[in-house]
Amino acid sequence: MLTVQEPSPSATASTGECSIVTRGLTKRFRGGQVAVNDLDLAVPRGSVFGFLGPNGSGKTTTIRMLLGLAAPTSGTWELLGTPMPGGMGTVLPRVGALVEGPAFYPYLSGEANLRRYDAADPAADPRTAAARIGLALERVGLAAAARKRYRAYSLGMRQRLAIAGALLGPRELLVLDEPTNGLDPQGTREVRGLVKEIAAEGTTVFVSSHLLAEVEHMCSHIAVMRAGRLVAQGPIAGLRAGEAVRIRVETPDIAEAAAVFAALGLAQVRAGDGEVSAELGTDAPERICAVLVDGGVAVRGLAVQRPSLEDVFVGLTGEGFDVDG
Ligand SMILES: Nc1ncnc2c1ncn2[C@@H]1O[C@H](COP(=O)(O)OP(=O)(O)OP(=O)(O)O)[C@@H](O)[C@H]1O
Repeated sequence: MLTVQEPSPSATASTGECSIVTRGLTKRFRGGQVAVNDLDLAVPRGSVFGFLGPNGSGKTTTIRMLLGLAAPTSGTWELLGTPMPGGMGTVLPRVGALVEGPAFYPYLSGEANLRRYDAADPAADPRTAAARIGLALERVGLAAAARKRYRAYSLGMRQRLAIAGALLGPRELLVLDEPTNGLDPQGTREVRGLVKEIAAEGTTVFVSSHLLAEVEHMCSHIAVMRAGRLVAQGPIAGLRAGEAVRIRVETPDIAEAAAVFAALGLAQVRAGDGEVSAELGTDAPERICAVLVDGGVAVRGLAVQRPSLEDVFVGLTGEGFDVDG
């Protein structure tokens, strides 16, 4: 398992500065299947933490254990610095969660749906319900559409309402299980933007996804699961740092370009169909371009590529990120 240290002082974060910590968390189902295997997570306070893995890799099972919805077979965990499950009663009111989204009534407005949802929470004071609901709707950008019927909501609005349900009350930690699953691109953008806003207000967000690209755009940190085991965890920037930036030239003169790259001492030269790429190293791209042109290489295009999370994942596991598990 690859663990990346934070580059900043916050990196040396002790577990007391984490919103979620698990140690050896394991879930073996009755049939013998180990869905989560010896999981050590450390989710820094204030992070947007992407919990990534293909379908069936153990994300939902982990989230259900964290929230006390499923009992671990072994291991321990803490939420907001408090050992669980003993601290559930005091900690869970400070944690918002969206797991297998709430069922809303199509013929009721968003606001009326939230009222029903809020009323089902025995810990919620009915006298302050209106203020709580108003604030939650405002936070997810649905104040103007509060009186609209749920069935008239777009997919993105529906999911934002579900998140509003998780935000009824001040939350220090928000846990979202695949919040963009089944959304159209517009809805996905809305939810992504909302997650960033919630995080900017200081709430730690733990969000699971099977989509690498999505997490890349939303999260400061990630953990990658594969078949119940953690294969990597750390700040995204730190994970990326392990992968080299590459320079890629589009040209019909493949052999010549590859020879120039080799002569410049660039590592990992790869010649493909109409293009040659290599690790950029410390050379300036403009200098490499000048040497290519001087060497008679017809440069049709030149690009410097930062490694994507997909590259990092391939580098870590030696295989692609298969969303179908
Ligand atoms: N109640 C259960 N009994 C037996 N096996 C289960 C149960 N719940 C989940 N599993 C199995 O545990 C493994 C992990 O499932 P889990 O739902 O946690 O994965 P996931 O990463 O959340 O995937 P998805 O994105 O598809 O929900 C899967 O192989 C699943 O079939």
